[in-house]
Amino acid sequence: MPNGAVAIFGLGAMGRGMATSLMQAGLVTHGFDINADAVAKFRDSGGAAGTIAEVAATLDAVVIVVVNAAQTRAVLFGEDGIADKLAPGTVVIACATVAPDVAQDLAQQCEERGLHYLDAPVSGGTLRAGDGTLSVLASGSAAAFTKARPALDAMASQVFELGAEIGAGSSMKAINQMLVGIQIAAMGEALTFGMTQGVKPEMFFDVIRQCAGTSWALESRAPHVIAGDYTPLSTIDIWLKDLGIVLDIAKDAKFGAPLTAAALQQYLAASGSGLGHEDDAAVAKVYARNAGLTLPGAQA
Ligand SMILES: NC(=O)C1=CN([C@@H]2O[C@H](COP(=O)(O)OP(=O)(O)OC[C@H]3O[C@@H](n4cnc5c(N)ncnc54)[C@H](O)[C@@H]3O)[C@@H](O)[C@H]2O)C=CC1
Ligand SMILES: O=C(O)C(=O)[C@@H](O)CO
Repeated sequence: MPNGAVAIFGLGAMGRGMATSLMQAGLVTHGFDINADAVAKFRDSGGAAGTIAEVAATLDAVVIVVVNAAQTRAVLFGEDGIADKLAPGTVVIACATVAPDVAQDLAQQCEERGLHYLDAPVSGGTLRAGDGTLSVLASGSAAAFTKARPALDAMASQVFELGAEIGAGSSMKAINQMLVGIQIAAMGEALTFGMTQGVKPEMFFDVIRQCAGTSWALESRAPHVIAGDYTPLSTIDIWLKDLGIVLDIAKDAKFGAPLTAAALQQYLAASGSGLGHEDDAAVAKVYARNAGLTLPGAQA
């Protein structure tokens, strides 16, 4: 697909960067979002125009990076859904984090229409989305991988091929989310614990990032707390979804996951107190509130 056409659905925190990567690789990239501002920004940055009806039959690949299963279903099979408009043989690259059984159901419905389906959740955050260096945790048929390859190579520096079984990609993503979800909450817990010991957040970050206690989550999110800037790169509410998926499939496996359950409670408390649309670093606010601490940028 040297000059193949791709459509990306979802131009939010991840999708806008992924769209940029597709364009920078020279792929004709159409972008769609229910948020008109997001579409306008995409078009201003060089994204191709055209309605879904006009472009659908020209596409080699469709990348879907909306929030959840319901939104992915709406893009594919909802009113004005794209699945019935695509040419047979088009590949659907499904990147939203969903449960493995949801991926299997979506794949089956696509395959009934002659479409290829790649179960392809992503990892790496918004920065790596924007520079085309995501990790993609993918499973699907060889034909799906072949058709998706130009788009995958544009968006990712690592494409993990996890086999032909749909759901394997989503299972691996759930494992990653277990770790990242716990570690972001742990960052909030440790940073605020440090404050009770007289350690300012900046000092916490300078020291701990160079010690064994560091993590990608700490290095990515502690700066947001220090700056008092909770502009969402990934929201608190994403964790209600993702750790919910983890705990659902753990329950099916009769696997106890107490750390995941504890982390989810902290995100639930954050969301319940109105922070659901803030950056997930705002989980630190739950700890601060409970301990009577004032985080940077907050009113004492
Ligand atoms: N933000 C992050 O750092 C990461 C997010 N993810 C996953 O990627 C997915 C997307 O996450 P974000 O970009 O953070 O979410 P987001 O909420 O920033 O963006 C989602 C976009 O989808 C759009 N949308 C919803 N329904 C639509 C429809 N029917 N048609 C077209 N557009 C529609 C929304 O308007 C929004 O712009 C989620 O599944 C998330 O769990 C994965 C890795 C990292
Ligand atoms: O990139 C990932 O993987 C992540 O889980 C984070 O960016 C938070 O959503």
